[in-house]
Amino acid sequence: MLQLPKPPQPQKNLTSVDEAYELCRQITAKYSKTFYLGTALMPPEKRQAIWAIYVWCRRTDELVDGPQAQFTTLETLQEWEDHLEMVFSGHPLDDLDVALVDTLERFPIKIDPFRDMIAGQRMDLYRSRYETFEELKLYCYRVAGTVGLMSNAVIGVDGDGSRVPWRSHRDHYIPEEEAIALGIANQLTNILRDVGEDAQRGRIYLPLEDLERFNYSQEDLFKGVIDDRWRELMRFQIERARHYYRESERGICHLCRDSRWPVWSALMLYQGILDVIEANNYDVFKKRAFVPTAKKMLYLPVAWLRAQVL
Ligand SMILES: CC(C)=CCC/C(C)=C/CC/C(C)=C/CC/C(C)=C/[C@@H]1[C@@H](COP(=O)(O)OP(=O)(O)O)[C@]1(C)CC/C=C(\C)CC/C=C(\C)CCC=C(C)C
Ligand SMILES: Nc1ncnc2c1ncn2[C@@H]1O[C@H](COP(=O)(O)OP(=O)(O)OP(=O)(O)O)[C@@H](O)[C@H]1O
Ligand SMILES: [Mn+2]
Repeated sequence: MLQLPKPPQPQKNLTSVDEAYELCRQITAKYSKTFYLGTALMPPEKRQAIWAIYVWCRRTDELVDGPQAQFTTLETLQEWEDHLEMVFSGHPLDDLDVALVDTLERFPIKIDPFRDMIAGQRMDLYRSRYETFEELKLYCYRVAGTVGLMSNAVIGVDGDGSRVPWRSHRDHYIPEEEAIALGIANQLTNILRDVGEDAQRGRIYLPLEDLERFNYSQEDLFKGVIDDRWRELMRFQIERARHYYRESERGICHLCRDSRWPVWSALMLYQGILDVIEANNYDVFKKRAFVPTAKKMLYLPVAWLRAQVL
């Protein structure tokens, strides 16, 4: 279903819009329990739009991360960008595009974050190391901060800005920095969870300057050494990710009310992975950190409360 892009050729006999959204729903549910749960809490039109965006992001990610990744070249990504241009000009090329084209007609979504995400995937083609956090941050913006910008255009901002009277009727602040911060926080979390998996593919996303700072070598990482140096290094990375979560939290009260609960939920659920990494004593080599479904459910009422009062 998530095959490599074909050269742009307008297709006939594409599926209906409803059927296309149903496909997107199924793919989102299959690939990400966290984000699917978040979208379940959204009003139907926004929820469907997020599924369509999710699927485009997932397809983009699969090009460099999926089973066909070895066949992906700069040319493949250029074809995918051409495909994107067709979609933005209102021409779906396959069934999944039908949903995205409909979403683009309903919401004021810009093409730039989509192009930026493809640029992020290009980085994955020729880079397997990041010297500094600044370099990693650019990668995180491209592959995940962009999701925040796409999502914001669907979620929309709240006219009042806040529940408290003295802050109401403020100008319609668009929390772009905060949306990007949530993407970066999620991506940093994802990187920490997947350290072992990435190492098996010869990839290190942790900034090398941080490895040096804690006197932990690349060889140690490939061997999966867990000692005090590693734990200190991981504590440092986790604190950095939490910093970005805190930054992003400030933006949520500016979002449209009907989507604050889903965003708080997605934020808390994904951040929960960091707590699990700690509980696993920073063993990200032999254990995959995940938040069990029952625990995910416990987060939801807390997220709801935060959406009401913060
Ligand atoms: C509830 C809601 C609105 C969710 C947005 C859902 C969405 C459109 C997600 C797209 C995710 C995606 C497939 C991105 C491609 C690149 C990638 C893989 C990024 C990583 C995601 C992790 O996904 P997963 O765990 O499935 O990855 P594995 O393959 O399993 O390893 C990322 C970590 C990035 C996801 C980034 C976001 C969801 C950004 C969220 C930001 C907002 C919703 C903005 C909210 C606004 C404010 C003001 C805070
Ligand atoms: N059909 C599939 N083909 C290939 N990979 C898949 C498929 N379905 C899920 N995956 C991947 O399998 C892994 C296992 O999923 P994971 O433990 O991350 O749970 P998840 O459903 O993605 O929940 P979360 O959103 O909390 O990460 C993920 O990396 C996911 O992207
Ligand atoms: Mn996942």
